[in-house]
Amino acid sequence: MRDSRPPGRAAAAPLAPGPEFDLIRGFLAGGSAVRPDVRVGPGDDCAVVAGDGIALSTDMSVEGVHFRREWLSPAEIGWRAAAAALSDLAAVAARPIGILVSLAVPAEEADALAPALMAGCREAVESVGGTLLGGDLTRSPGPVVIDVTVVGEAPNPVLRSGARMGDEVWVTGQLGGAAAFVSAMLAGEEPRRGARERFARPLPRVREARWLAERVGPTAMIDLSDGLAGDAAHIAAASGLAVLLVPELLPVHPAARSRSRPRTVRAALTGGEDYELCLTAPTGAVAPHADAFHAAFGVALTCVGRTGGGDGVWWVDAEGHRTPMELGGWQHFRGEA
Ligand SMILES: Nc1ncnc2c1ncn2[C@@H]1O[C@H](COP(=O)(O)OP(=O)(O)OP(=O)(O)O)[C@@H](O)[C@H]1O
Ligand SMILES: Cc1ncc(C[n+]2csc(CCOP(=O)(O)O)c2C)c(N)n1
Ligand SMILES: [Mg+2]
Repeated sequence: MRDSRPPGRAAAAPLAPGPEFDLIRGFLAGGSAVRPDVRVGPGDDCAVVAGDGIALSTDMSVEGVHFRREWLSPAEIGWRAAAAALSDLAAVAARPIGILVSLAVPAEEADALAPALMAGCREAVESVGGTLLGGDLTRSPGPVVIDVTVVGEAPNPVLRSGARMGDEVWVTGQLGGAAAFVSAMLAGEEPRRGARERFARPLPRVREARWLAERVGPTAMIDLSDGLAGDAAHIAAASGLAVLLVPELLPVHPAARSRSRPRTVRAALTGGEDYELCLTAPTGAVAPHADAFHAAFGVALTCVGRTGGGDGVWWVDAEGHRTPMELGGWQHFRGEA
């Protein structure tokens, strides 16, 4: 939905099913009604508050959960944490204003580690036209933790809830590269070409999202942090429809390809952390812009399916027959997809 409705009670946050989202639904149940100038409350990629629309979101990166220090340099850890947070601004087509960064680092390493982590955060926010606005620094008894709050302008936020029946579903870029890096590292193997870059230096699609919002007018959008299987389910839940994906159409990153197509598709859909965009738009609205989009950003736009009646995410074949997808995205309290 391009213009936003009054958000109403947070308890209505229409997230997809799952234990992580059940917990979040619990946090949001029964609170006070939000102020009228809170245009979008919890439940979407960003909250949008005040005046012409200030978009806010926060995203935490925890050592051992989101990264291992032996996998990345401190500057890469900072970049990644900020890029993941900035990706939520992209998801609502906001223009970044800046970030606030809360850091927790072991005391004995603070002098070396904190500046390098912050240099990576700064580089990421400056790469999309924002600046560092502030933050917090504390000692950690163990893991490095980086919590990044993003602030942007979104006069016309594109929400998860605006998809309409019969819309096409499109994704930017290629899926599965970041997860291919994680799988290789966890298995003690050499990551395949390009996988490390996709994990260590994700590019938040901030400019791409605003370009799409201006030229194409997506009806709904989300960034792919948990994997398309899980994130498309949020569009389905928020928009009150089903997302129907065509497995042959999925743009899989070369590092995520294997001999078995079902395995390839599974890796690309459930691995997460690609920070690409998934958007819906009326039939025929995106295709005429795909070449110009590629010329502007060097990033593919691929139609991967459409919306239909019902709920959840399904596979669909050329005849329109549906099969339950039976794949989910990353969920913190289930271990993995
Ligand atoms: N502790 C919390 N208190 C209030 N709202 C929360 C809390 N945690 C999450 N939410 C809200 O729940 C929704 C879903 O959160 P989630 O962290 O899954 O966001 P996301 O953008 O989908 O994901 P990701 O963390 O994978 O980048 C968001 O609207 C978020 O603001
Ligand atoms: C060491 C290590 N093990 C596993 C993963 C995979 N992983 C962790 S969190 C997440 C989803 C996005 O997180 P969030 O929903 O918190 O934004 C994924 C796919 C990783 N990055 N590092
Ligand atoms: Mg998001």
